Amino acid sequence: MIIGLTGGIASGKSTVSNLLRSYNIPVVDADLIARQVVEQGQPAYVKIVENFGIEVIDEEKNLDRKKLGSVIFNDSAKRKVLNEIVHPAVRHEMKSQAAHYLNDGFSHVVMDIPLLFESDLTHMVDRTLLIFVDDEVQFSRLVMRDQFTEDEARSRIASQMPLKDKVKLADAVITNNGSLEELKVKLEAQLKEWNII
Ligand SMILES: CC(C)(COP(=O)(O)OP(=O)(O)OC[C@H]1O[C@@H](n2cnc3c(N)ncnc32)[C@H](O)[C@@H]1O)[C@@H](O)C(=O)NCCC(=O)NCCS
Ligand SMILES: Nc1ncnc2c1ncn2[C@@H]1O[C@H](COP(=O)(O)OP(=O)(O)OP(=O)(O)O)[C@@H](O)[C@H]1O
Repeated sequence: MIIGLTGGIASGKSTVSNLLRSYNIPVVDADLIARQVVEQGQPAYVKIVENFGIEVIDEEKNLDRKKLGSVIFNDSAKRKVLNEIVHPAVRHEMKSQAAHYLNDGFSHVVMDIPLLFESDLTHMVDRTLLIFVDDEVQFSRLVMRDQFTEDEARSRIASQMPLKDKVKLADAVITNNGSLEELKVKLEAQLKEWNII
């Protein structure tokens, strides 16, 4: 079974992914793959430079993620262009990694996909688990983690489907407004309910 783990930016997906790995459940991470497919020499890297110009690369010719972020999180048309370049390669690699784990005998694989609902990727998974947080918790954890300005944090949050709308689409929801210990307890209960542990 493939479980699609999703949420909003800074809602706690990576934190949950780490807990899942501690149960020996493999996690395929869309953000990590999205970084790998835009490394120098990759086809997506070339297309990004063609579309966004040399302004979005640094002195070592690596992608300047902060600069590209400041472009795409403030412009939905440009975000769409970037998504159309990066997402096919990410999807392809995610399917391949999940298939490897299943081939190796794991009965469950988790795909951590921030844009699972926005990009209509639910066909790639059997069940969806949403990590939900209230708006103010999301905002303060995001600013604390990434040292964003208020505007930077708000534009990133606004570039995703509101978490309250994702609640209606998910098979299960874990609310992560409380402590890490509470999160762990809720996750364990959900995994037991799904007979995963
Ligand atoms: C714009 C980029 C270079 C900014 O890089 P940066 O290192 O600052 O952020 P990072 O990649 O760690 O993403 C952090 C979070 O931002 C959110 N996010 C990223 N890309 C997008 C997007 N296109 N639309 C909405 N939210 C996004 C996700 O919640 C993600 O977890 C990078 O996010 C990117 O290449 N995005 C396009 C690919 C993508 O959609 N990735 C998300 C999962 S496939
Ligand atoms: N229950 C919690 N209590 C306190 N801090 C938390 C809790 N859950 C997550 N955090 C913190 O909130 C921040 C965001 O969590 P995390 O990085 O797991 O989110 P994410 O959904 O993976 O974000 P992104 O979409 O940006 O990758 C991190 O700094 C994390 O340590």
